[in-house]
Amino acid sequence: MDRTSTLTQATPEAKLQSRFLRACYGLPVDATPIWLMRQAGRYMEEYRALRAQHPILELIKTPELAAEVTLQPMRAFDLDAAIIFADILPPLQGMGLNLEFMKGEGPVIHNPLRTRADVEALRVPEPEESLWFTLEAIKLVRRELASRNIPLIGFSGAPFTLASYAIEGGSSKNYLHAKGMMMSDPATWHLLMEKLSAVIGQYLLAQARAGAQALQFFDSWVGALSPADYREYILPHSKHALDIARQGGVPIIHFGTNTGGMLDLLQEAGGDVIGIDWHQDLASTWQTLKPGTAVQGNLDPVTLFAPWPEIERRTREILDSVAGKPGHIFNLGHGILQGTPVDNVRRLVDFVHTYTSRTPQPA
Ligand SMILES: Cc1c2[nH]c(c1CCC(=O)O)Cc1[nH]c(c(CCC(=O)O)c1C)Cc1[nH]c(c(CCC(=O)O)c1C)Cc1[nH]c(c(C)c1CCC(=O)O)C2
Repeated sequence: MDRTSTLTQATPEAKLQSRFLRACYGLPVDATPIWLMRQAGRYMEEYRALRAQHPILELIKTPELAAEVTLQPMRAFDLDAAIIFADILPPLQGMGLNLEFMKGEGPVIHNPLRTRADVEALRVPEPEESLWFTLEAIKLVRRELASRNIPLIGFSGAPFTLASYAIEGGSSKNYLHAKGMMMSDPATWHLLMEKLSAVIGQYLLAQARAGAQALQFFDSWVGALSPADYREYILPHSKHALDIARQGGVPIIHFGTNTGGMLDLLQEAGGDVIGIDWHQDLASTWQTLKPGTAVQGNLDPVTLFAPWPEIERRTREILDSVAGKPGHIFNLGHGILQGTPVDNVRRLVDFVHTYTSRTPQPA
């Protein structure tokens, strides 16, 4: 039996009415679904207005505010999925790291992990204790979206991407400290990855249990590694987290950037949908994936700053390249950028729907 039919049988038909969930399972759709990574954020005036009153961690940790921010892009655009407003870094706080979002600098961790003792001291708390606010926000958003039949995506950072922040203490170009620990003290590295994968797996599972209808696993920076290093130092841990998350019974999107040389390994770790960035051609990359895998992507986010005819041309090129093949979720290749013209976002969302509903689907 092929994988799609197994999933279809395991999932009550009622849950599969939305375009987005149908596409996750590789089922035919009436039009290509679209959502945008970081669709709630500073490019929206509504978001900036709330952010002017609350620091980002306060928005994330107040369920009513997180729910409100999640819904802002859903009111403004005809998107096919919502993603819960949170960040990948709060799970590190519960483990004992001191996280702050600094103006102009991005995230900073004031006590980065550098030694075996640092890693040993990390806690592995239950998500209900350390991340209760996001689980509550998921319940609130589900209530709001129920009547519109729009699914809600939960998410987590993946072990490598979270380890990179925890060890570097913030964003990084070359990951000298993170790769340094991996190469020079593999036992400590693996201990850290075991703790992270347990926290991440339980968090994803808790989000599904709270009502998230799909989960995205953000391994944003894992493309910094060689395939051999991915296999040895990352794959077992990402797989462990995803195996726990899978018990939630919802589709999982596995996303990374610059992962063209190791998508087979990301797939081995897990995921029903593979996120593809713009460094690769979507259609030919899709052909290299296991049969039955859905794909998400892959417009370069900078495209949205171009004049509309150019946005349309590039969007059409992606859609034409995979036209008629069930299992494509349109998205950007990475998060939407600050300063993106809102009107272009609206036109993009509407164009993907109208253009693909005109494209004849094979029977
Ligand atoms: C690496 C990463 C982070 N966070 C995230 C990632 C992985 C995704 C990716 O690869 O883009 C994921 C994330 N962060 C945020 C979401 C919300 C949900 C959504 O709408 O997609 C999601 C899915 C909110 C946010 N998280 C952050 C913002 C902007 C901060 C603000 O409002 O001041 C938002 C809307 C802050 C953040 N959070 C992070 C950084 C590096 C920064 C600072 C950079 C910046 O300032 O743009 C870490």
